[in-house]
Amino acid sequence: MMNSLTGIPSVASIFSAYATLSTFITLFHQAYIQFIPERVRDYIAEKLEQWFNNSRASPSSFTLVIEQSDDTPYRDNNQVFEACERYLCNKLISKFASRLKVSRPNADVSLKFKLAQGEQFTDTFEGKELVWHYIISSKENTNQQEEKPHFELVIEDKYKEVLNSYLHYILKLNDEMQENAKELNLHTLTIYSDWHSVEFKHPFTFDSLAMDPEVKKYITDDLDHFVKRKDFYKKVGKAWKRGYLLYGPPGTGKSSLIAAMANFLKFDIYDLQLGQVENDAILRNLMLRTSNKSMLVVEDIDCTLGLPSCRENLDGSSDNNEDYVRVNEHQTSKISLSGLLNFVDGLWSSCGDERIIIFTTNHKAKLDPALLRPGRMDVHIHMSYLTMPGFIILASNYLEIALNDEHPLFGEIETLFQTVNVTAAEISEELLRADDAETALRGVVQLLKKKHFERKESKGECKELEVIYNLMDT
Ligand SMILES: Nc1ncnc2c1ncn2[C@@H]1O[C@H](COP(=O)(O)OP(=O)(O)OP(=O)(O)O)[C@@H](O)[C@H]1O
Repeated sequence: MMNSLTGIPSVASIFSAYATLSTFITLFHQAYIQFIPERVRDYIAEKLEQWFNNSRASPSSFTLVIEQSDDTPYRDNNQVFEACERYLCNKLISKFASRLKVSRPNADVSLKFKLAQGEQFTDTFEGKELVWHYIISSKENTNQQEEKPHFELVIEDKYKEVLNSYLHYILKLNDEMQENAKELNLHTLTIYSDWHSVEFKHPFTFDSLAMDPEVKKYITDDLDHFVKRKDFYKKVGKAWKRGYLLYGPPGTGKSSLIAAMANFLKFDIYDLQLGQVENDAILRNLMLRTSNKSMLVVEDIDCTLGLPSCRENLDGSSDNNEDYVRVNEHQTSKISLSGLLNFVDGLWSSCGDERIIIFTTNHKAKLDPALLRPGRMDVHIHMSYLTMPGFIILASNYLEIALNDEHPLFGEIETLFQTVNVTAAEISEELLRADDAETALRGVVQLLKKKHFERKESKGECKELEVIYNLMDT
């Protein structure tokens, strides 16, 4: 009813009109669902969506639709969509669009930025402008409302040939980002002869490794060369694998080098403790379940295959030192070295790609000649006692003495290095004892002097050790 004085409809008449309209809409919606077949409804929805989308793009533009999942019943994820999502997330942090969504999927991951629904972001590639839209359309699927997120990438029609290289550029960036973010795993054996994986977070890199810089460069170049030679290995008909033998006294950094190599290549490590493997059949099964881009490590190969060498010192004398006596009778493996090597060279390496196998030993001279045969272990690396260049790396890592700084005690330390054999492990332990560089370096001098006199005494050159120690302390 109209107010006769003002000509404005009364509140009651507005409510009545609203009630009539909503009843009509409800009836219309029910009739639409009941009488119009689902396929026809989908067609109408699609046409309407196209009409709205066209209003986003001008007549002279071209639109590429990138859906989150494909239309197969399995709804496989579209990798292009995922790559674009990651690409935009990185771009959006530095170049904000007008409205963004932010989330953090888990505690370790940094913030993840996304375009909010309906928002747009303009990017430039090869001088051409490309506009991204993030849209969530919904579709009724077996009585459930299903959301279909997708990107629409709009570019001027005359530049559309740039889209191919733009998408390839995004996919390549995405591969690199995923490679960098890859988590490494350390796989060890369970008592049931199965692999158990934990995240490998060893911080060791080639920078932390006290080693002759030339040898370090040789190793990193060799690894780089290896991973780039897929086609070469295919061409010459060889399995894409590389074997390293690391040998040297305990505490010289063999395990540390393995960690540095894994971090450098971003390869998982499989730590194969042969002493725990019952027989060849189990070994083969375990090896076949290692993944590509991985390193298979067999430490102390001489000991785990039951050779007597592990019970002896490098000079041949017997020793009860824990470092040297690695196995007891129960741990001696029932696996033969030839069985292991034949499998490594044969079936295992032809079943996967980019495999590195590393054997370590404290006694190279006592290894089975089969292991040292040419072509078996491609690279032999001698991990030796610490030298002055290696010590400078340790001093820089532990005491933050710059690599080109000369501490007054370095001269004395260098002279002592020429008279004694000391491992990086021994020096690292000493450097950890004090917080300040001066005290730590004095500790190193003491340690080296002590070793020096002990060596002299063992040769019968020095009888009065205790007196000398007392003199050293003053
Ligand atoms: N070359 C090195 N550079 C830096 N640190 C080292 C080096 N060698 C040993 N260390 C330190 O000593 C510790 C023990 O060394 P590591 O286990 O790598 O020696 P190893 O040669 O594998 O000994 P083993 O033969 O007993 O297994 C390491 O955790 C590291 O802190």
